[in-house]
Amino acid sequence: MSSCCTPAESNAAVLTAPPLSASHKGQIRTIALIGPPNCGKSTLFNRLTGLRQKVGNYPGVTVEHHSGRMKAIGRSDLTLIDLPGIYSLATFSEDARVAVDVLKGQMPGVAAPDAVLLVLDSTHMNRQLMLAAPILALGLPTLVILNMSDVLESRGGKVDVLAMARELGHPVALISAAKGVGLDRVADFLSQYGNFEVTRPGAVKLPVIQSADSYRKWATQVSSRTQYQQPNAPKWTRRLDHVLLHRVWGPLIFLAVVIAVFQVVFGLGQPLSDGLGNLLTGLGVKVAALLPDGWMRALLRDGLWNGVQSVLVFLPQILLLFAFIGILEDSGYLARAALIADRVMRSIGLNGKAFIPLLSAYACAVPAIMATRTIENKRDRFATILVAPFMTCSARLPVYTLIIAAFVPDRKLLGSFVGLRATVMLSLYVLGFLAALFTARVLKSSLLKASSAPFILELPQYRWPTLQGLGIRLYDRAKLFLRKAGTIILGVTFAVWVLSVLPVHSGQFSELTDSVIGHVGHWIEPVIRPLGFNWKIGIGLLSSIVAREVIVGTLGTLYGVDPETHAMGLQQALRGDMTLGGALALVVFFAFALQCTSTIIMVRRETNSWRWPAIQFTYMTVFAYTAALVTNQIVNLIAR
Ligand SMILES: Nc1nc2c(ncn2[C@@H]2O[C@H](COP(=O)(O)OP(=O)(O)OP(=O)(O)O)[C@@H](O)[C@H]2O)c(=O)[nH]1
Ligand SMILES: [Mg+2]
Repeated sequence: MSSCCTPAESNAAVLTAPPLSASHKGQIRTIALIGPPNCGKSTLFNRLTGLRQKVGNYPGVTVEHHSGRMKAIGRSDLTLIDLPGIYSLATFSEDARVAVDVLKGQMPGVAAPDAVLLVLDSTHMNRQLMLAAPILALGLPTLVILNMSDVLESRGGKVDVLAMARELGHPVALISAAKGVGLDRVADFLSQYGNFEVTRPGAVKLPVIQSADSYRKWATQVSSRTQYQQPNAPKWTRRLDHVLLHRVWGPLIFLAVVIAVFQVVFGLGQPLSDGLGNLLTGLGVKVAALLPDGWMRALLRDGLWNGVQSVLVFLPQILLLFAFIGILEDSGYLARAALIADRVMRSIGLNGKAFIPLLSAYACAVPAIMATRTIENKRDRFATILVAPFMTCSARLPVYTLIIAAFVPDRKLLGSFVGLRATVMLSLYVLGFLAALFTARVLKSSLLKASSAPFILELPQYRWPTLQGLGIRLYDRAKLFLRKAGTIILGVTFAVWVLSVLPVHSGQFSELTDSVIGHVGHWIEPVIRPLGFNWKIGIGLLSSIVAREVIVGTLGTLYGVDPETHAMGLQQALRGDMTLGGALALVVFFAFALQCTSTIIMVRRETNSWRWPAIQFTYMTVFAYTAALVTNQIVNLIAR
């Protein structure tokens, strides 16, 4: 190793790297996976542990620490911790703070790591190496992993791994986490340091001045001394960005993508959902015929099956929506969408970074609220947390679909390209988004006033989403949905059925209107009558505070128990029991109300106080009530 110093190396000094000696053998129990955002840490974590942490092609996918045993490589004795990406140890965002705290052993409840797997994207070594200096200076046994070897090689890039190991004084492995190439090097590192190219402790030049500038110079020197050749920039990433980020075409294409998603989710999803509904109803009838007539049959068919099945039929639409979100996230388009949205976000006092959690809130507000950890400014972060539940999450989909299919005619608009139903659905999504923008604007000019931060986001390269990756996402999502149907929805449905037949008078169940639930429903009816809701909808609203889609299960049970609507499908029963004004008011209510216990708990956790969730719940409920009231009155006036 050459000694210091040429003028260009003036801010580098000779430090002694931690000895890669046998003294570390047998001591390693906990290993931290650290690296810049989007370099493939979670992909590698999944490979080594056999678990399925979320992976996506944009910076900031992982915002929390996750541990797993390295079972997949036969090392169940070792714990691997996947961490959020960081650019340096000087952190400003909440997710980066988690990574640095775990790394330094300062995270309560997490063992301090004994070793580090430092993952760097080998296609951008100059920039990525800047993180190596502060990490290696920590003095922990470290394996430097140059990931994405498949891309490096296919695009004509190269790096001298041996020279890199000598330069860094630590073992280096060139791997492809996605393809599973080179993982044996990781296993070797864990079993024996001595197997690597660097077998003796060396004097390693690391910058002593801890500044971005000195790290940049150092990284450039290391790159050039290791004959690093940057791979050719992917031509089609540039060409695509030329169009997709165009000032005029960019937003128009984004809009077209969104409309196409709705058309497919509704146009293709509805027949699939109807088919599944017929199948489930048929199954219910067959099973019920096998049961003796009596309370057991009433409970299973009218109560549980009607309730759970009403929710289950929406599985196809939810999976289609998640397939689109998956393509958006895996292709790299999500980060572009954030850039396109930056102008709009700026006008409300936030920036494009807040758009990423807001987009992910289309799936579910809970992970979206966690994803706000990437926003450095605390006031911007809180504003984003408070408006995220306005974005239309997938739990609203069953409610919207049910009401739209029951009340909106299946007509074509704009030739045969867009349907009226898909347009109504899209309008509801837009309504939620506008409410989020409006509320953020109010918050940012009052309670959470702060000067706007600059928007910096590394644009990832475009990648083809893989079928396997999408398949895993959909499988996990379907499992979650079915589990929810089998637990929360089944539980609430059961409670609703029991309360709808009690009390028992001389061995006979009560009529629905005389039951406990009937009494509660009639008691709350005056409050919701102006919105066009009857007492059954009122009970649905109460039960859906647990989770939004529960209302569909509750209504399935209530209309199933009622002898008058017992034989009808839920859509038909609702058509006979609500006006158009009431139906539209119901979807508008759901667009704005915070009907989700998990979200409330998550807001409490992320803001560390009950004050914010209390303000949020009250504000959203009042907003929803007023908007539903206005909708019902206006539609009734027009329809008169
Ligand atoms: N071609 C290729 N793609 C990879 C490789 N490893 C990861 N990727 C892709 O890179 C993207 C980012 O992967 P993640 O594992 O989510 O990256 P991360 O470092 O955990 O990202 P953050 O959690 O956001 O910091 C995903 O689209 C992966 O499929 C690889 O070896 N080759
Ligand atoms: Mg990750």
